[in-house]
Amino acid sequence: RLNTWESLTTGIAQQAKGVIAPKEKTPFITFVLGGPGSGKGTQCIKIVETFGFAHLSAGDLLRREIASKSADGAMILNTIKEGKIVPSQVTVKLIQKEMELSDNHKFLIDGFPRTEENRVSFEQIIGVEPNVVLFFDCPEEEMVKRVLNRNEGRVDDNLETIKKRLTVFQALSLPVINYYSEKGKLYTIKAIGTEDEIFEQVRPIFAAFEVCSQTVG
Ligand SMILES: Nc1ncnc2c1ncn2[C@@H]1O[C@H](COP(=O)(O)OP(=O)(O)O)[C@@H](O)[C@H]1O
Ligand SMILES: Nc1ccn([C@@H]2O[C@H](COP(=O)(O)OP(=O)(O)O)[C@@H](O)[C@H]2O)c(=O)n1
Ligand SMILES: [Mg+2]
Repeated sequence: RLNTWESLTTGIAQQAKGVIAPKEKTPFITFVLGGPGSGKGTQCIKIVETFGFAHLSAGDLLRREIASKSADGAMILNTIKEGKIVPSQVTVKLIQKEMELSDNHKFLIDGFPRTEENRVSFEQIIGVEPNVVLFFDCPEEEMVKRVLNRNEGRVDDNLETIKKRLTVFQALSLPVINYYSEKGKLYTIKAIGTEDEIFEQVRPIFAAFEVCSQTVG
């Protein structure tokens, strides 16, 4: 009888462990950086399809906060209209919640970190560093053209806000990109050409990591 009970409770414990288990796997984190309209979101969709990542877009999470009429919604809307950067703790909390809810361990964090403050805040709150940092390097005139044609009804897709976002990108985001370049984690993609041509630069980066994880087991 005791044995039966023991095996039963062990079974339950193992089942419970199975539910929690995905979180025990070390997360594999990719930051996806690049100016407005450089094609981050578009390429993330392809990476998800091919390599099975969870896609967390910082901009989408912030827009969802606005839509949900949360306490921070009005502040976030004003910040986005101005092309400025939302305080890091707000954005990191939203990313953290999504990571905890996900049963995936491979994350594409799109449009983050956009400032040194964003970067340090993630390190402090989440306590992990990215494995890979992708930089979609695109000429400004191409980015402006794409954003003005985006047609998603975004409040920041107008010439006035785009100019501000490009200034913020140069002043605040490029230092983050340089930081990861010095750390040897940066993969720069030439973000002109067709979506498929650009993905052919992205694919080998993740394919190499897939081979690595198979070797390690
Ligand atoms: N390689 C490409 N060539 C032309 N247009 C593109 C390309 N990749 C994306 N786009 C378009 O440009 C716009 C911006 O792309 P998006 O993926 O939203 O960029 P980001 O997330 O970096 O702002 C979208 O309308 C998208 O369909
Ligand atoms: N880490 C982030 C990401 C976005 N944002 C805000 O959200 C806006 C839109 O970000 P996004 O990533 O959706 O924009 P795209 O680069 O995709 O065009 C930014 O211009 C910022 O105002 C932010 O404050 N902090
Ligand atoms: Mg985007």
